Amino acid sequence: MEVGFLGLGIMGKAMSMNLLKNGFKVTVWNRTLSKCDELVAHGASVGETPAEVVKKCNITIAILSDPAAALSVVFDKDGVLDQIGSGKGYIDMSTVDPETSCKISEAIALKGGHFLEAPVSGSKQPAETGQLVILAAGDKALYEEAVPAFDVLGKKPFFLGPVGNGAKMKLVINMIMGSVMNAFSEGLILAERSRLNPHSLLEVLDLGGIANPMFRGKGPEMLKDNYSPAFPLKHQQKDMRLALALGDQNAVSMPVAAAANEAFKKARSMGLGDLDFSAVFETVKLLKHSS
Ligand SMILES: NC(=O)C1=CN([C@@H]2O[C@H](COP(=O)(O)OP(=O)(O)OC[C@H]3O[C@@H](n4cnc5c(N)ncnc54)[C@H](OP(=O)(O)O)[C@@H]3O)[C@@H](O)[C@H]2O)C=CC1
Ligand SMILES: O=CC(=O)O
Repeated sequence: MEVGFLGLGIMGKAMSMNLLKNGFKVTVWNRTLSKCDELVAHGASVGETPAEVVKKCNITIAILSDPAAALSVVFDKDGVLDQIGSGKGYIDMSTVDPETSCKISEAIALKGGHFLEAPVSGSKQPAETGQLVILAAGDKALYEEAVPAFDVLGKKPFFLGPVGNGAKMKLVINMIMGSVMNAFSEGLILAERSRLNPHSLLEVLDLGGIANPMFRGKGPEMLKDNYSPAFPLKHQQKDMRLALALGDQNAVSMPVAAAANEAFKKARSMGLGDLDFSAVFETVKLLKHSS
């Protein structure tokens, strides 16, 4: 199977590499073209523009930073819309809001093409090991066609119905994740200030009812001030912002998520946006020092 792949950031690089390793023919494009080199060394071809990739491949996948990037790659000159049409599918796996997804879907449908949104739950390591959870919605026939690729990229694909539902599901999940990360950070500081060993806290948490891979994986690194990015904080803050907008549209009060969003914004203002989202821990430490 031949696929196009747009966006070779943390996620796109790992995902396109996985497709190559599993026998797919892959044509890649990235805004910063030099990031294609490593994929080429593993057998990928390169398209000079998104349009060139779509022209070559019947299915093109994208995973880009945010709504502005997702829209730009589709609507700008030499973008996806230039070449999409009958018999061609476009799958956007970026985390965006439902409105962005619907805008892209409508434009592609007007050209006779097929669209699926398919944001993913899971971070750098699940992307590398093909263990993502895929939250697809939109064109069911394109979903069925893409299942062999989804089976390589993830541990379970979900088909959630009309376009927008994948984006909404992803935003709900990441709203919970961002809120939990803030509570976790406060817990680590509370343990420390109460003269408990935070490593003991991690051990106890891991044996109880709220044990989870995020505490297990990130906790020890946070205690070493290691925020090497798996999921960049700027993207987590974008997800909180988009989830709060979804809450706004549906009149859902989310004071916990709103407070978590403020902490991520604070972290961005401290220049931590490109670090892992666990670096929000630094904002909690700051409060500790100022008291
Ligand atoms: N990292 C993670 O753990 C997860 C991330 N996600 C989501 O996946 C998406 C990608 O995340 P991730 O790979 O971590 O992000 P990165 O920041 O590592 O990569 C972002 C990608 O988007 C491209 N890009 C940014 N702006 C534009 C633009 N205006 N036009 C064209 N391309 C652009 C970048 O190109 P360039 O190289 O030129 O900058 C790069 O390829 C995000 O929506 C994120 O929320 C979802 C699940 C997990
Ligand atoms: O969006 C991030 C993730 O870990 O999932």
